[in-house]
Parts: sequence; C-alpha cells; structure tokens
Amino acid sequence: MKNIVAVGFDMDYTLAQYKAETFESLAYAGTIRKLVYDLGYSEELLSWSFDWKYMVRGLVLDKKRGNILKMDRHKYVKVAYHGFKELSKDDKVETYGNTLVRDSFDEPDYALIDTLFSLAEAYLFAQLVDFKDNNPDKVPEDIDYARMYKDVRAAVDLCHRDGTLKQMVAKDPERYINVDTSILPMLKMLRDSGRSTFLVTNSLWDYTNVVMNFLCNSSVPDGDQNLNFDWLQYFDVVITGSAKPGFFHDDNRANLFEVDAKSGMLLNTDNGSPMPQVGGASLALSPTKLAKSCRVFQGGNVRHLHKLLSIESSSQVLYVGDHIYGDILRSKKALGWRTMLVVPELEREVELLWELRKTRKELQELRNERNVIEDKIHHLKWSLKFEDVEADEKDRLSGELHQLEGERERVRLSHQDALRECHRQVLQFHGVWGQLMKTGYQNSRFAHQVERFACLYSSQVTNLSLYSPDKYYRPSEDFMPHEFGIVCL
Ligand SMILES: Nc1nc2c(ncn2[C@@H]2O[C@H](COP(=O)(O)O)[C@@H](O)[C@H]2O)c(=O)[nH]1
Ligand SMILES: [Mg+2]
Repeated sequence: MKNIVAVGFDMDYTLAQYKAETFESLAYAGTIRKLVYDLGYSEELLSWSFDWKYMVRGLVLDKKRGNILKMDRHKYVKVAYHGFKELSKDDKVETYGNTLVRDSFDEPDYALIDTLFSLAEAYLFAQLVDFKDNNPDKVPEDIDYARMYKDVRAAVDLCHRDGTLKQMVAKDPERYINVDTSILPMLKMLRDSGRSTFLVTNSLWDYTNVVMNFLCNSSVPDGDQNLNFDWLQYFDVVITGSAKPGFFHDDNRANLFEVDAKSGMLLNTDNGSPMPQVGGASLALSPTKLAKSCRVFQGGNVRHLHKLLSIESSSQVLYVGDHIYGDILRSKKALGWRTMLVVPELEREVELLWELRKTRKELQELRNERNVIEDKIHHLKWSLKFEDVEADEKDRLSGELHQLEGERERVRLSHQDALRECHRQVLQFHGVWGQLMKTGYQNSRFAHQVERFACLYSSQVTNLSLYSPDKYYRPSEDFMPHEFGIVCL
C-alpha cells in the first residue's frame, strides 16, 4: 500500500451490500411484470416465486441449449443443468466434452453470471426453460431458449433503468441495503494516511446520493429534504454514470460533465475544468475551494480521473470493486491499476472450510496412501509379467502382491467413505453448485479469474481497515506440483 496514492471504490455491491432476498426479489418481480405486460409472456409467470439462494456467481448460461453450467479453471464443464434438471454424465460429456475445438464459453452464445445483480435473471432463465419444455403450447414456437434469455436480459435491463428498482430503494434503503457503520472509519483512515479517495460508479448522481447518504449517515430519507452532501467530504472525486468497463478503455472519448450536486444539472467541462454557458453567469466556485472540496462528475474516462487526482502512474491507484469484468479485469489488465475484489460469499465459504478441514486432510492422506499402494501393485505386476524372475522370487512377489491388494481394498473403502463424507459436507457450501471457488479438486473458473485479476480479494471492503494503510501485502507464493510436499507448509 505504500506506493498507493489514491484508493477508489465502486458503489453497488462494493460499498453498498444489497440484501439479495429483498433487492434481487424486487428485480425478479419487476422483470416478470415486464415479460408478461410488455413482451407478451403467459400470465402464469405472475404466480412464480424466486429462490434467491439457488443461483450463485461464477455460473455460465448456455443460451441456445437452455443449460446452466459450472466449470473448472480449464473450462471443463463439471456441473450442468438443463433448466432445473441435472444433465446425466453422458449428456454432459456428449454436449460439452467431445468438441475438437474447445469452446470459449463466452458471449454471444453464453452469458456469465459474474455479478450478484445477475442472480435473478439466471433463475428466471432456468424457470422459463422448464416452462417451455413442460408447456410447449404456452410458449410460441419461434421463442427459443436464446430468445427467452434475450427477453429476460432486456427486461432486467429496463428494471435498472426505468426506476422499478431505484425508486423502491430510495424510498426505503434499509429494506434493501445492509447498514455498515465501518465504512466511514475506513474512509477516514485512508484519508488521514494522506491518500486521495474517489468513487467511480455506473449509478447516476441522484441514486448515488441516496445510497451514499444511507451508508454514511444511515439516514432513512424523507423525500429529498433529508439528503445532504456531508458524505462528499470523504472523497476527492466522485464519478457517476461512468459506464465501466468502457471507462477504463484507452480509446474512450466520453465527455466529462460536472454535476451540480444540489440540482443534479450537468455542466460542460473541458477535461475537467468547468465551462460556463454562453451568456450565463460564470461558475461560482473559487479555485481554492475547487481544489479542496470533492467534485462530482458524470461520464468521462480514466484519463480525466488521473488528471483530476494528479496520478502519475497507474500502479499508484488501488480500486475496489465487486464485478470481476466491469471493475477488476479491465482496470488491472489494460491500465495496471492495483485491484481488490469484494466477494461477500467468502465469509461463509471460509467458515465451512474450517469445519471441513479434518475430513479434507483425512481424504488427502488416504488419496496419497492409495496412490503409493497402487504404484507398488503396478510395479509388482509388471515385474511378474515381463521380468525374468526365479520361481522362489516369483512366489515371494506374488505373496507381496496379494497382501498389497488386500491393503488396497481396505484403503479404497476408507477413501470411499471419506469421499462420501466430503461430498456431503461440500453440499453445505451450496446444495446444487457446491463450493464457489472449487469445482471438484480444481479451482473453479470464477476462482481462476479472481486469482488472475484481483491483486487482493476479501469478503468485505472494510476489511481494508483491519490493516495499516501502509501494510505491504505480500503475494502468495506459487507452487508447481513437484514442489508440493517439499516446500509447501
Ligand atoms: N442498465 C442496467 N444497469 C444495471 C444492470 N445491472 C446493474 N445495473 C446498474 O449498474 C449500476 C452498478 O453500479 P456500480 O456502482 O457497481 O458501478 C447500478 O446502478 C445498477 O442498478 C443492467 O443489467 N442494466
Ligand atoms: Mg458494483
């Protein structure tokens, strides 16, 4: 952290942790209404309900086939459902395991569930797939799975844009967002350490102001009267409507507008410097005041931000976000910002890992034991078959082989029991999809992306304040398989 001069934050699902049970349910209900009333889907959908715990991040939707997939870091599909029906092993291998050219599992044929905002749309997609399969007469033939996904996507998108969600949150933020009293102390700590702080969010100013008021004052707004701008003192620059990930692109030429915080009006700027309207009064803020107070903008690009904060090198910026693609991948890969990904799911994941550690260790030991015995058996069988051995020696080797085969059976059964127990416990992570960061013995595709693109990852943004702002975060050591057991502790 010593070299970091500016720490930036995403807002939604980073500073503001939404309550999935209420917020995603709101998105789900709003999407259904749009599907029925605007896009002509059956009214039966209005009676559907939403299990907000069913979908998890890291899943991939196969739009054409109506499947939902979980894959490992090599993009091998390990868990696959058609709607809510699990694919048999044979179907899974036939569909995803036999291609000569490996599928990239990316857009346009696939959709990645890489933000918590997408859980409702993934669930609805699965429901619609089941509905079409079971009620072919209720869904027009030309509406295939991919079209259903497109409709769901468009309806969700509209819910985010037309006020369906934001007006409800603004009326009662406490119903939809977790109170977090540790955000202000964290921001204060960072600022006291001499760092600049900034906010870059895709939300627009009016909504940003509601959410940040709630987070920083825990006030329940009573119309606009209760909203104030006190929270701005904890930031140097606030950029709303940033259109990430485009904001980070080098060729982004988006205009930067200054937002008048009180009226919400946009003012033209020339690279961040205010520009008065022709014939209008000159802008009121004096240069000294401008330099000190937080300024609010809309749009622009990362070069504007660097200029506003006087950033000399990208590696001096740490950005904290929740979206692996929108917040982390671009800013790290293209710009070289340091990044921190917020993964709230980790809290439960780590708790369960502690509970499981005894079984996991046992399993690992039994696996090693089984490997050693099997190696010995193969070696002995090879000697008996191909090597020129005397009769006595042959008897001795056969006896040894017999004994090892008995041992192998004993270890195999213990291993099987431990494996069963482990599988049972893994279902505590998630009854359908298992552990977020693992797929079988391999890291999941999601975990792999976290490893590659997030310099830090943590269950909550305020974990930053558990350490000194000057802490040196050492990267964890990489290990090759041949190093395990030699240098791994
Ligand atoms: N138009 C759409 N907006 C969306 C969608 N999913 C989320 N959102 C909105 O984006 C911002 C996220 O803000 P950030 O602070 O995380 O950058 C927030 O306003 C969401 O409502 C979508 O599918 N379409
Ligand atoms: Mg976000």
